[in-house]
Amino acid sequence: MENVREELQNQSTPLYYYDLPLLRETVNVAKNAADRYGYKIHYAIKANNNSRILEEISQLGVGADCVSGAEIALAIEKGFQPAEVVFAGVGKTDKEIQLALENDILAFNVESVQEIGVISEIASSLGKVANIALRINPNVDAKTHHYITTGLDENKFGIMMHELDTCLEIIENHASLSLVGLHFHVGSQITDLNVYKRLCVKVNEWNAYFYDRGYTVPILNLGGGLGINYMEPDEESIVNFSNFFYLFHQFLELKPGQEVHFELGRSIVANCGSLISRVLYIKNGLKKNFAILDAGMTELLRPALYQAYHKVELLQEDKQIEEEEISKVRYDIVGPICESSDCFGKDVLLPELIRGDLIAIRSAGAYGEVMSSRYNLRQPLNYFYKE
Ligand SMILES: Cc1ncc(COP(=O)(O)O)c(C=O)c1O
Ligand SMILES: N[C@@H](CCCC[NH3+])C(=O)O
Repeated sequence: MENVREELQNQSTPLYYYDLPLLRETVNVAKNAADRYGYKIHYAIKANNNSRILEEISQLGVGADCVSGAEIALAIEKGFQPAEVVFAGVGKTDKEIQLALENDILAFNVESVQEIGVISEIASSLGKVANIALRINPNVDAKTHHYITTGLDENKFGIMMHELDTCLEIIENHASLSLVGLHFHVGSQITDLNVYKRLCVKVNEWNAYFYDRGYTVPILNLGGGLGINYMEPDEESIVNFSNFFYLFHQFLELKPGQEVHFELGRSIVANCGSLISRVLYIKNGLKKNFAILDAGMTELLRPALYQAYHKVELLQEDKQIEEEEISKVRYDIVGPICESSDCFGKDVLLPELIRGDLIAIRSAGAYGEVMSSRYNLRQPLNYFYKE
């Protein structure tokens, strides 16, 4: 966030700031690391569907992972190739399935036995063959926040193991279905790579299960979930994609001709975005000092919803001021929304703030803008793109 204070000074806040050079660099680093092993990345659009972001990413040689018909339509409009689009989600509607088939997407990541039947019916009515990947729930603990864990038996996602034989039976009996992949995703903001090691063990077992039954499934999709360093976004602005992909290279046992796909969201877009806000008021309470911002949980929901940490920084006027010369104060950083959970951080140590100061809430590029709302009839967001 160096040198941006000047540029942001006259902008209306709250605004989403996107560093497009950092985004491009992140995608290129990720893609080069994946290319080393011939792996393919699909960007998980749910993390950020801002048009500028999609236009940039779609030009850099990655596909798109979508979870709604609207995401599929937007991905294609913004330059992703339909043949590089995958479609996941436990509640795909008939209309969405039809749209996906009409666009000849790469694969449906199917999440229930019933869904397979519906896709088959719609595909045959359109005279199409639907490519499907079975999303298997591997029962691997992602060791992340329980709201963003997806791969446990108690989660709604994926097909349960005891239903796999039924799935295979349906696929064999329907010419409108083609089994192209196995899909796994265990959760998000995963920082312990051992979780992925355990996932590989399960994937190898399932891959062997299908192989032994005569199915050479061309695609293994390992999902996404790679976590970022929210504590120090400048020290690690791009996550270590090399280590991530190397782990799969070490532990995945591929069958001949199999491709490996990933669906990365957060690790691609989180650090290129910051929510920029102004201090409206400083309120010195009996026990607390409050810095009241013009941004709230309506612009960035993660702290209120998951107690998520985002680094809060003052965009300072004079970078030259020696650290020790600045008097620091602890503030609860809160927004204007009528909810007590509307808080970005408690007891955050910052240089003494005054009305009008610009604050950056960092690493807000993933699951920030997309989860914003109009609660309290908030006004549309503002944007600033570093080109
Ligand atoms: C099926 C699926 N794929 C990919 C992702 C992207 O995850 P992340 O943004 O953590 O990389 C998610 C979100 O958790 C998901 O549910
Ligand atoms: N929205 C979550 C991540 C969910 C990932 C999608 N399954 C977050 O902000 O961390």
